[in-house]
Amino acid sequence: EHQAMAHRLYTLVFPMNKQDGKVLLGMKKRGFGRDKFNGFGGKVEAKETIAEGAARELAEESELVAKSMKQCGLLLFYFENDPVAMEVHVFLVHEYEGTEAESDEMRPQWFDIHDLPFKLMWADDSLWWPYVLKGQKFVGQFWFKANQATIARQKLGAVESL
Ligand SMILES: Cc1cc(-c2ccco2)c2oc(N)nc2c1
Repeated sequence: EHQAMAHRLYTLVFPMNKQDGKVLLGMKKRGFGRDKFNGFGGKVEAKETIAEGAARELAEESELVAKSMKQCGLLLFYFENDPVAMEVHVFLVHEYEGTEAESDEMRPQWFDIHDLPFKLMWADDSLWWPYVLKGQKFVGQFWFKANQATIARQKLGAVESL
C-alpha cells in the first residue's frame, strides 16, 4: 500500500485580461523560484481558505484586488530527497481592481497568452498552460530532480471538476 506523502498547500494566481488576450506574470526577485516568471501566490495560512490565501497573496505581491477567481488546476510537485510535496492550487482572475505594481518579491509584466516566456518559467508550465488556453481544468503531478529544473516523471491530464 502507498504511504501518503506530507504536502504543503500553495496558491498560484494568474490575472487574465481577456479582451487584450494577456496574462499578468511576476518575475520573482528573491527566494524560491527566483529569476522565473510565475503566477502570484504562496503558502496558505492556517486561518484562511485556499481561495482567501490566493487573493491575499495576489494583493500582497501585485497590488491587484481579485473580485472573482476560478480554480483552473491542481499541481503536485515532488522533489528528490524531500519528503514534503507541494500541493499548488492554480487560479485565474478575470475581474480585479487596481493597477499592478512591483513589490520587493515580484516584478509584474503582462504577456500575450499565446506567447508566454516559457524559457523563463518553471519547466512544467509549458506542459499545462495549453489546458488553460483551452479552458480545460487539469491535474498535474511532476517529479523534479534535485536541481529543481529537470522533470524526471510526470502525470498530467484534463479533469471535469476539481
Ligand atoms: C517545483 C515548482 C514549484 C512552483 C511553485 C512555487 C510556489 C508556487 O508554485 C511552481 O510554479 C510553477 N508554475 N511551476 C512550479 C514548480
